[in-house]
Amino acid sequence: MSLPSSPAARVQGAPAGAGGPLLACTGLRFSWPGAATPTLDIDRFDVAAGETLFLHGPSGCGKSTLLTILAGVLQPQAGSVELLGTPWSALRSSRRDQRRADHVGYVFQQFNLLPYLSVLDNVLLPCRFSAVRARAAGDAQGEARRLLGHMALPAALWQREPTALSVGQQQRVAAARALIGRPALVIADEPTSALDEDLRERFVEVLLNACRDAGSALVFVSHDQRLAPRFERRVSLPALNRAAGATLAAGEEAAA
Ligand SMILES: Nc1ncnc2c1ncn2[C@@H]1O[C@H](COP(=O)(O)OP(=O)(O)OP(=O)(O)O)[C@@H](O)[C@H]1O
Repeated sequence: MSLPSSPAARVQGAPAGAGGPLLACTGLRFSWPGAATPTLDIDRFDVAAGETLFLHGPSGCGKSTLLTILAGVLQPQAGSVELLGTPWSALRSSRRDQRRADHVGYVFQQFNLLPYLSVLDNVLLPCRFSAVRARAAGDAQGEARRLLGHMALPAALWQREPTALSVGQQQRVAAARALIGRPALVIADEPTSALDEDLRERFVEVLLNACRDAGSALVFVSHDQRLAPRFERRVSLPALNRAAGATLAAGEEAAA
């Protein structure tokens, strides 16, 4: 048996011999109910396995809406979004929830940690909801401790409740929770907006390293352009999204 040829090959759930993108959006159209104009109108948007992508654009251009569609939470009115070769629209709601739990880690702006669980139990949550994540994690307790250590969270905090932690520490717990069980895709929606500049840089570095280590692709939304050079690819949503009235010529800024 040959060894995995790239970090991405270590991710759970990658189809055997897959040559296509991890995530493929085609002809995507989405309007919020009652809205006069569509929010998203995107011909094509792909994310490759294991790549790190910085998604930016002004407030209201549809970044969070797109992330929610990528994660299969919202369904577009037209077009297709495929994760690991399966369109979200082909699945019943309960199967979509399970597939999301199996393959997607989400880091929210407001962390969404459960206040009545310890730090460690928060990180372990995805393994409770997904046998795929639990299998990939192996020794889940050990993996949760390893990730918290990777995130530079002192062991003295692991049994505390999240509310006893600083904002920066809570954010790193949320990142460890998103990464446990090596999901194919990690989505981070403005995860640094509550952090000061120094913490922001450090958080992004740790998150990028952890994603590379796990082989997870990362789609990271932020207004802070100073973070952009750290990512392999940068995408301007207004340039991609005709509904945002984009006038920029190119949909993407070339990687450095
Ligand atoms: N739950 C909702 N119901 C109706 N309209 C919504 C909802 N969420 C967002 N919108 C609308 O969709 C558009 C895009 O919002 P979205 O939050 O996706 O933008 P964004 O680029 O993430 O903004 P920000 O950078 O401020 O977070 C906005 O016009 C917003 O008002």
